[in-house]
Amino acid sequence: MNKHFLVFDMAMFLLFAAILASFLCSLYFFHRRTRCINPLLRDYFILGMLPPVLFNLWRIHDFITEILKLRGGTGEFKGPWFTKMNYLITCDSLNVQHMLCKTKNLFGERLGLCSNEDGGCCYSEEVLFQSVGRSCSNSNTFHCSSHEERIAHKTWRLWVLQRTVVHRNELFCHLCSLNVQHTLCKNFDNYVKGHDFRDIFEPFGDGFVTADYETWKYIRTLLHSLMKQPRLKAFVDQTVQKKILTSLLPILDHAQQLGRVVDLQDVLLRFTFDNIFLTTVGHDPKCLSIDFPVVAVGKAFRVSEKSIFYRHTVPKTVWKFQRWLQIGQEKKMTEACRTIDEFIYSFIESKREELGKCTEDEMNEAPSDLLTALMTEHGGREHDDKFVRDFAFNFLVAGRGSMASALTWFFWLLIKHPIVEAKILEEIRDNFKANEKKNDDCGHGFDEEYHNLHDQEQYLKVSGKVLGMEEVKKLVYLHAALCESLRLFPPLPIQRKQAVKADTLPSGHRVNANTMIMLSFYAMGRCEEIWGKDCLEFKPERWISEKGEIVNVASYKFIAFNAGPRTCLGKESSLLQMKMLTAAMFWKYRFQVVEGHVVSPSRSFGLSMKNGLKVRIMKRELCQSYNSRKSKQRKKKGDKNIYKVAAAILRKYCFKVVEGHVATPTHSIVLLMKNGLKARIMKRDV
Ligand code: HEM
Repeated sequence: MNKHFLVFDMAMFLLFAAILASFLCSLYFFHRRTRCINPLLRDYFILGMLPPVLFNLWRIHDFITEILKLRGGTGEFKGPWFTKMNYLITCDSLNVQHMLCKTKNLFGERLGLCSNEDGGCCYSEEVLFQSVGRSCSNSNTFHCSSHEERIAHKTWRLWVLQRTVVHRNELFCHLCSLNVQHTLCKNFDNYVKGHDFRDIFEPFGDGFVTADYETWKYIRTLLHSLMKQPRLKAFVDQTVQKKILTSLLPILDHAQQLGRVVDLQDVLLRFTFDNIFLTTVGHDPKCLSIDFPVVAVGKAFRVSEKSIFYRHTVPKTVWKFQRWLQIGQEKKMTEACRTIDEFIYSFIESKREELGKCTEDEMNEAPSDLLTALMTEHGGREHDDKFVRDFAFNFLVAGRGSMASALTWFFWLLIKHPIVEAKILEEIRDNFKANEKKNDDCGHGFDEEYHNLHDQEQYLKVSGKVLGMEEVKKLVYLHAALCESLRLFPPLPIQRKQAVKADTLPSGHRVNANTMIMLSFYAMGRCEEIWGKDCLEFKPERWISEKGEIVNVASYKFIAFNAGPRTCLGKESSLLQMKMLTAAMFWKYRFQVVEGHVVSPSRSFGLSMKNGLKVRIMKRELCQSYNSRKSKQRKKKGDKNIYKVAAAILRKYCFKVVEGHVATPTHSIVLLMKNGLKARIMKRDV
């Protein structure tokens, strides 16, 4: 009898516990749902919004772009329960400007009152006041005293009501009090990398990637002064030219002669790796060699990047526990960091030794890599080894993957768009013509020299090795094509920020202190509001003004290099380097993606290609006819004749292109039609 009672009691207790647990779960579920005002996805029981993300992980950036478009550019993601994997995700350019820049023009621009400038400081109360018919003599505050101002207020209010999803009143109150300066400025300081970011990006130490506040300001100022040194710029220019000529072109030549399939992404990664190492520590790890060696430190960098991505996909407690036990990806991370540290510290030691023996004058003439420049600053005594290690590590990562990734996507787009490729070649050729003219003027007879060589590589060598940084500055169309590629495929597709204090974004979304925010740079590059209806098309022309100059797009819209005070410091240099590389490679070779090769983004923090970019390499046919002075003269005479002949033919005949005939351009320097132009000829009646 007692036993029966015990079983009954147990059953009742379990039933009660189950009811209580399900009640608490429902309560929590309900609470989560009510707190999530702008969900991006359906919030599942316990799993949160994770299931659809896992389902679409293979196309995660496109998936985020699609859902952000559906939700008006901003929304909340809630991870599984109690994992703290909650984010506000946005691709709204005004939100991005609000967070990244010391911005002032948030509202004015939407009202069409401000011009579209970069990085803050273009909001002008003056413009606002003038637009309502009163010129502004002072002031940051805005009182509703006159009729015109009340009209302006009304416009603001209308816009705010249209735009704001939540907290309308609060935002409107901000505007009503209109202490504009206070509300809209200095947001940059409110959105930091934060301690969670530093935890995940632990191998970066206290470098510029993870630093905030004063530490970041100090490193940024230091980096800025080092990177703008003419010595370093000249060193980078020479290093890239030499590396292209002595490693890259011979390796491509070798692969072309053997008819080998080459993974262009791998080649570019190796190139940028050697290049950034040379720039940073003055040593060439020779990753880009004919036998494609496995270089331990290169592998270690790849592993550490993979591990950082892994830390983004699991709750903090899980990877921390794994790290404590030293198992799985965390074990690999520890080993990789050890390899990298040994490598960097050995350089620091040998550099300190070398520099210790140098006199002041010799120090000034020492090779101009970044580490030497840093260590010779104030006699090099200011920074300890840990500081130099973090500095070097951050710089190596910042300059390595991003350029290789940008170039891989760019080359793939060029292969897919032969007309753009042909235009780039045409521009390079025109640039050579400019060289030719310059040489003619000096009386060097360079033109003749070229025609004796009959070989492009020789031509490149004679005309100043490969094109240098100064020369590629002239290539406007190539610049436009690169920007267009970076818009569609930003090497860093996501940026992470953490709010320090509560705030309201221009989109009206409320941000609490410590809210994690993801800025989707990838989605921003494909945003119709910024780029128009044809935002998914690869159109370099959108970057070129009627005057033939590059259109200046605000960096909080063209976001690949980040915006505001944390804008990429390597932007200008990396664009020039990429132009040098593209000019050298595409001038000499054409590339064909291997049949059946699938191009898709990898699951990593940077936007690389999952399967690489497998191509066959072919030598480009040389077209000389344009370059000779004689042919130029012939061409001038010919031009007049051509019009006469064309007019005579068209007067007599009309032409109809054969049905199904495909008109595609050739892969040669001159834009011809690959399949010719097949047409039926009819006599004109008149
Ligand atoms: C296509 C090439 C590149 C792209 C798309 C790119 C993009 C970016 C982005 C998005 C950031 C912001 C990162 C963050 O705050 O989390 C950044 C920062 C930075 N980049 Fe680049 N980068 C490129 C190449 C380079 C190169 C070659 C160098 C150096 C030689 C470089 C040096 C830096 C530095 C020093 C920062 C830190 C700025 C700061 O936090 O104050 N970048 N870059």
